[in-house]
Amino acid sequence: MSRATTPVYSGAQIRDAETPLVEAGAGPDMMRRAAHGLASYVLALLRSDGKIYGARVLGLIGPGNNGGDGLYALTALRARGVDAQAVLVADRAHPQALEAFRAAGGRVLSSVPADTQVLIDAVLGTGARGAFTLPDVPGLAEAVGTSTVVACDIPSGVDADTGRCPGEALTAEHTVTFGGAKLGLLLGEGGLRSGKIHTVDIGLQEHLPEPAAWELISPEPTRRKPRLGDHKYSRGSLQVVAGSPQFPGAAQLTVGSAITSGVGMVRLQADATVSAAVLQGWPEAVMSHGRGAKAFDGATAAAIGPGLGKDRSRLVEGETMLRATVESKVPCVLDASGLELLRGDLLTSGDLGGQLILTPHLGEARRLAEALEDESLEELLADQPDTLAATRALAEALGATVLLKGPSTVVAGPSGGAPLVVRSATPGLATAGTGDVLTGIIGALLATADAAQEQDWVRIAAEGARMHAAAAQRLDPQGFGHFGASALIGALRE
Ligand SMILES: NC(=O)C1=CN([C@@H]2O[C@H](COP(=O)(O)OP(=O)(O)OC[C@H]3O[C@@H](n4cnc5c(N)ncnc54)[C@H](O)[C@@H]3O)[C@@H](O)[C@H]2O)[C@@H](O)CC1
Ligand SMILES: [K+]
Repeated sequence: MSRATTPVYSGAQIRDAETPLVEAGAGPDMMRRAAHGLASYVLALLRSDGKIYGARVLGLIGPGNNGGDGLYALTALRARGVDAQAVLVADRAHPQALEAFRAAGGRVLSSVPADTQVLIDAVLGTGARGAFTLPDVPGLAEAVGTSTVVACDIPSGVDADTGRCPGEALTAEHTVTFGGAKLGLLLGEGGLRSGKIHTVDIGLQEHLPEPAAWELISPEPTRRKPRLGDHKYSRGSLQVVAGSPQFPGAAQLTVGSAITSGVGMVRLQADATVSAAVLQGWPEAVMSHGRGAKAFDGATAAAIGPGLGKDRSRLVEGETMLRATVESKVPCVLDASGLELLRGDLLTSGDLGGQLILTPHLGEARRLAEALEDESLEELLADQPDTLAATRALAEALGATVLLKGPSTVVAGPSGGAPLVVRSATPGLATAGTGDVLTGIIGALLATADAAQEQDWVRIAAEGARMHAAAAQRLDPQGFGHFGASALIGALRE
């Protein structure tokens, strides 16, 4: 993968990489490195907060090695003058780590002091199994609200492989994770509970397998810059089939975001009232009058679906265009009502092609799983979904690239390459019309890309999701959520 991405592993992959090292006697060394990394991040937090000496840190310590990491980190913090104490939440704790902590003058308390500045969650790590119940420790609930919670490896209660939380869980502002980022820190509920993720090298690198996924963290170059001598046709042409009398705004948002994302020409296929409304805001858009597949001539990509609603003639037009793109393998992004077009042979062919990018949210993905009558996929998408496995399964079933939207967006191609994850948890994005903006961005990227292989489509779709989230972040860095989808278009330029 490129430098814009970082590897993400399942908890099981990290444990498997650790096992031979532990058997060879490297366990204590890895634990020391982990604890040192955790203590360093806590020190940096305390430093930015004012002072280290005498600062109040409390470690919630569980029965296994995660608790051991926590105790060694508290020991290291004590050596720097931090007032670091522990609460043991189980009837046992890592014996050597507890001894070291006590030898450094650390005390085991029975409650969480009210003036705790940093609370280290070292209850459960990758060894967690099944539902977790928050320990009944006096002062804990209050401290969770008033102190900075730092998770050791993974917030307790979060499943390291899926991000599912089968019971209760702690929520951290920071997670210091060891050996490599875990899927559970990015996906599902876990993605909402892990805060800022810091990865500590504990010497596992050369023992790790191919990662289960990659996180896209910075701009992924998917196309060349415009050159001197380019003209509108050489810079790509996007055909948009969007909008209906009921939802004219969807066409405006899709066309506007495509134009702003940079493409030679955006042509809209819509009826007269929708076209007139779009031209008011986007005079550079070209209105395409043909209705059949011929209207598509010259387009280098298509964006189909936003705002077609239940309008019969618009849906027929969308289907004609969708079939034309699938047959000619022209890249296409399909969203919103466009996803309803995947019925009959379009649903069951299993070979729509990686150049077709579907962008469902969870509800739309569930409807596709129902239409496919795929019970195992429905199970993956139910209640607390396993978004990584579900995206892969949906991509494979349809033979297309799937981008599953959510607080962490997952993109997978049809033939099983490693998926990309974009952490897009920005509350302001949860409003009407933001999906139409994403469709326009991806449409523009597709129209201008030099893509040749399946993984390229995955990268393009993920880059679209990253640009979308980055625009929201620029517009609303504090996460107040007081902006609409049109404002997002104005914030697209990086
Ligand atoms: N294997 C190694 O050598 C290393 C492990 N490291 C740390 O070790 C952690 C994994 O340690 P462990 O395998 O000991 O596992 P954990 O420390 O995550 O937890 C295991 C213990 O928790 C109990 N438990 C599991 N699920 C529970 C639940 N739902 N409710 C209540 N109790 C539950 C188990 O009975 C077991 O005693 C990693 O997350 C990491 O922090 C690091 O120190 C690096 C090196
Ligand atoms: K933990």
